[in-house]
Amino acid sequence: MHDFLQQTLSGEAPRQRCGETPWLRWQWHDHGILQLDPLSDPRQALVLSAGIHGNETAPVEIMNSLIGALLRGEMALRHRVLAILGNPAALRANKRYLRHDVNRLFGGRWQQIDDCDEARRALRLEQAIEAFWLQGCKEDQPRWHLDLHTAIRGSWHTRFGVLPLNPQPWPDAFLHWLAAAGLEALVYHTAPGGTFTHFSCATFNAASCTLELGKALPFGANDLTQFAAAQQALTALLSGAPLPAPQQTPRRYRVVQQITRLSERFKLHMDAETRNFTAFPQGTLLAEDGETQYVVQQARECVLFPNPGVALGLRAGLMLVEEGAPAEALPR
Ligand SMILES: O=C(O)CCC(=O)N[C@@H](CCC(=O)O)C(=O)O
Ligand SMILES: [Zn+2]
Repeated sequence: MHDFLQQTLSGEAPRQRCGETPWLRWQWHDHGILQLDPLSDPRQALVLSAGIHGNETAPVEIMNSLIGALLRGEMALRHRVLAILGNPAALRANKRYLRHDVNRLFGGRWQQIDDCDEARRALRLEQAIEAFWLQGCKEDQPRWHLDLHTAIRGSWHTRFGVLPLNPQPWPDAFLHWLAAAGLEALVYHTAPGGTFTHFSCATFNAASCTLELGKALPFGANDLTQFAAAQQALTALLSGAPLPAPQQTPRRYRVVQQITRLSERFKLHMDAETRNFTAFPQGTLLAEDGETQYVVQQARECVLFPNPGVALGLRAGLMLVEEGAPAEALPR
């Protein structure tokens, strides 16, 4: 296995489906699904995914660079790793998805749509992480899932994490790593969802986070120096090298309402340039969908992922409240 990304984009199975280097064993399970096991005793089991959305290429390039360094023996490996390129067909097309957003299909939601490649892919990824964690892990081994994304719009926080609803406290080591990866904010979901990280957290009690590392750009257009902090923290996590000290404590937001596009009448009252984390004062009319109106309820709510173009029934935006923010703070 020389180039995990090119192998995945080729759509061909590798001639050699498993192998060993002086440092690790690798096994190709399926297109975009590669397992690495250190020859020494692993300390934890990490699912590292990217390319769940095919137009979010910088995290894919970062992951491929790390996997290549591990396979060439340029970097030590101290954990079991399941590396996933989520939607190969969408990556080939440089599209977020082809027919259905894979990141809304997990937790069995793929059964609610027509049989299609993306429904089958969501099931295959569910099976892959189940096998990885249930068939190869000791019970006490920490399970982490880092799902690497980039965002469609600009953000007042360039790098941030989105944490799924989790009834358990987040491990301190996990939150510390997220801060060391340069995340400026953490967004806490308050309801279940069909995302990959919600599935891994709810089903396998993994410490899971969707990392939004910058802006979504095509292959070749990314300035990977913008992702240095995350790449350095991933290198430290994978190899055991010292983790850089966090430069800041991420600000914390929780989701207080979801804006859903219910019909063709949907209208989002924000322009195309509205950035993630833009704040709106109480009473602002955010969106309408026929008789349904979405209005700011709290003193100040910030928008995340505003997108009037989503398919019917899907999330057209999230509204957040910052924890511990001065209520009288003026909207940005
Ligand atoms: O920029 C956007 O509109 C979406 C960026 C993106 O793909 N974000 C993830 C977040 C998943 C989560 O809520 O944890 C997504 O929308 O799937
Ligand atoms: Zn994404």
